[in-house]
Amino acid sequence: MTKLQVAIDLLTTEAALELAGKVAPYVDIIELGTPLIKAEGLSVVTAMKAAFPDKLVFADMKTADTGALEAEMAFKAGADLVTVMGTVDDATIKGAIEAAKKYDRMVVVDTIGVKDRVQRAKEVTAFGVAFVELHAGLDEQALPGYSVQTLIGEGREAKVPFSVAGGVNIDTIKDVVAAGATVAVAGGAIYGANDPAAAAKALKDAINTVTL
Ligand SMILES: O=C([C@H](O)CO)[C@H](O)[C@H](O)COP(=O)(O)O
Repeated sequence: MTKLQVAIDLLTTEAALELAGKVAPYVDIIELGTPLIKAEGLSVVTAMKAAFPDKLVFADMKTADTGALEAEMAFKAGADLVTVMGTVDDATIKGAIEAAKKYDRMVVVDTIGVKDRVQRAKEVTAFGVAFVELHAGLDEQALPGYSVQTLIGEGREAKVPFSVAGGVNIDTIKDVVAAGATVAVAGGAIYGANDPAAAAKALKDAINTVTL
């Protein structure tokens, strides 16, 4: 069953905890977005794990260097999963994976900026990442002609465990699930909704209706 991950791109711990409180019954993974971690530091990870110990907490570190060090910092703070950029040297990704083994946690590779996402997804999966995030960031989503369907098609092609992030919403989440995604990520579709709990529930219900 595809997991639902809420990406919290808010800027304070207080707002993040409040949103998580509303949507936790419907999500499997709570992601602390990169801007949130930069604004609040890793204390937001600790606060979220303390408040929701039964949820997987995803620290979107977007690490580009010192993979082992940054992953260890996030794991010590309480993260279950951390991200490392797919564009960086293999040694950075492998360093984060070594830290994950030490703490019995997981590494996700983020493919923002990767030219050939399918090829890179296969390469990093062989290193031992939990899954590959096929991701168009908020800036790429704003470009004319952007479609999340490109990422969904790449997931089908890559045949490795993957998530899709990049404007997933109620109109597209079933396609993400049907493609075989391990995780569907939804940020704006949840935190930008008038009723985030209802939006998260609708996304979870949509996941549950897809029969593979
Ligand atoms: O990771 C993200 C982005 O780089 C800013 O941190 C988003 O959380 C990710 O794109 C998912 O959010 P939506 O695209 O709003 O669903």
